[in-house]
Amino acid sequence: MSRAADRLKAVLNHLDPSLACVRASNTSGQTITHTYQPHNLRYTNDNDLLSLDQRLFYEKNGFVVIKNLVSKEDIDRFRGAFERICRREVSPPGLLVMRDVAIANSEFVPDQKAVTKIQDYQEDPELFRYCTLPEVLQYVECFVGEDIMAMHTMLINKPPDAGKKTSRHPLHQDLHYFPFRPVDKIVCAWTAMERITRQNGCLVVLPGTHTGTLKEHDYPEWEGGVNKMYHGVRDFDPDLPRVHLEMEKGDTVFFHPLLIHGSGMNQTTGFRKAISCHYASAHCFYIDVKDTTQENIEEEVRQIAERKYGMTDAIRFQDTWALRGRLVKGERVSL
Ligand SMILES: CC(C)CC(=O)SCCNC(=O)CCNC(=O)[C@H](O)C(C)(C)COP(=O)(O)OP(=O)(O)OC[C@H]1O[C@@H](n2cnc3c(N)ncnc32)[C@H](O)[C@@H]1OP(=O)(O)O
Ligand SMILES: Nc1ncnc2c1ncn2[C@@H]1O[C@H](COP(=O)(O)OP(=O)(O)OP(=O)(O)O)[C@@H](O)[C@H]1O
Ligand SMILES: O=C(O)CCC(=O)C(=O)O
Ligand SMILES: [Fe+2]
Ligand SMILES: [Mg+2]
Repeated sequence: MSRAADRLKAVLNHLDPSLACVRASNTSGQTITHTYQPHNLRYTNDNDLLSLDQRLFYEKNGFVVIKNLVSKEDIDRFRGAFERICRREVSPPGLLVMRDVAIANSEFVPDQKAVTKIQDYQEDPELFRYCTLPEVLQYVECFVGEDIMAMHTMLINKPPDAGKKTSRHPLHQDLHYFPFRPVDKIVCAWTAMERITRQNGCLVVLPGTHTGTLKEHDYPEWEGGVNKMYHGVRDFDPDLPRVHLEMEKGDTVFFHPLLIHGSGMNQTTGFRKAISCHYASAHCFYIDVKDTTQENIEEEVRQIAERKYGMTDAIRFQDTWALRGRLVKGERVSL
């Protein structure tokens, strides 16, 4: 048994003797170890990396920030790869480029800087290196286990707000977008590519909301406009405590797909950059979202796929995920 598990056992023994690990010798002297499954640690696995405090923090809050996890050199390489995409020197298959709605709908001819977000960079080897970094994957394993799929990839380049607050990202749960389960075997890694503060629109989280259920999402009623597919939780409790996650270049937050989060307006003149990947256990399975609150996002994805790729009804919501998902560790099972 690992050191972290021993400490954990000690703590839990103290709290509740019924949760003790059973490790004993039988009459022939063989050691019998019963799998240790503390009932009140639901969201994290023990792999000797997260400290007990970090595990308990994630269990309670639904996120954990690891300082200085990704090197400055790697981040500079991701920045270079992003700039090459913006300059159209490379065009990875499947990549989706989104411009801010305030710019897309104006007469202004957008230059490369108008890119708000790129999604699905799995075919760009340089950017996809992010999803395979061992320092990131070892943490991912603490949440989803050994067989790991990179399911959704993004680089977010939050622009200076054009004056209509369209650079905001409404409060939402990422699970709204995902037709796979179980929910606890999905985690997002989000790395700051520079210093990110309240001023340039850091992540805002509602701690503990990961213990709730998936809520209904829709476009918020914002006067200045809302970016395509930026759905927000329809009724969230405005009195719930909010935590602003200010982060340094290379700091990485891991968070649960039910955690309610968003990001504020970028009030600076610079583009605020972060790179992220949603990972899931390769043992997850697809679900049919028909007759669930996720039907509205499924329909939007269908319309975009139809317009962009001429896709028909033959291609299901879950197929769009199976095509983009990439194995990054272990064995590809059911996703
Ligand atoms: C967990 C994770 C998934 C959470 C999230 O990331 S939530 C946000 C996800 N957002 C998305 O996936 C949006 C993906 N973006 C896209 O598919 C594209 O960028 C589009 C919005 C369809 C625009 O495609 P594009 O090829 O640039 O097409 P066009 O420039 O010809 O514009 C076509 C029509 O779309 C409009 N448009 C462009 N950008 C945006 C925008 N940011 N927000 C809202 N509407 C927009 C544009 O005005 C045009 O409208 P019409 O002239 O057809 O009425
Ligand atoms: N009506 C709303 N519906 C959904 N999300 C919202 C709504 N209003 C604000 N948000 C989101 O809530 C989050 C927190 O907003 P809040 O105003 O607390 O902080 P901020 O704007 O990020 O920072 P600051 O208050 O320092 O300007 C942001 O992600 C914002 O996009
Ligand atoms: O980087 C951000 O502003 C947050 C983006 C986000 O939460 C998302 O795209 O799901
Ligand atoms: Fe999100
Ligand atoms: Mg605000």
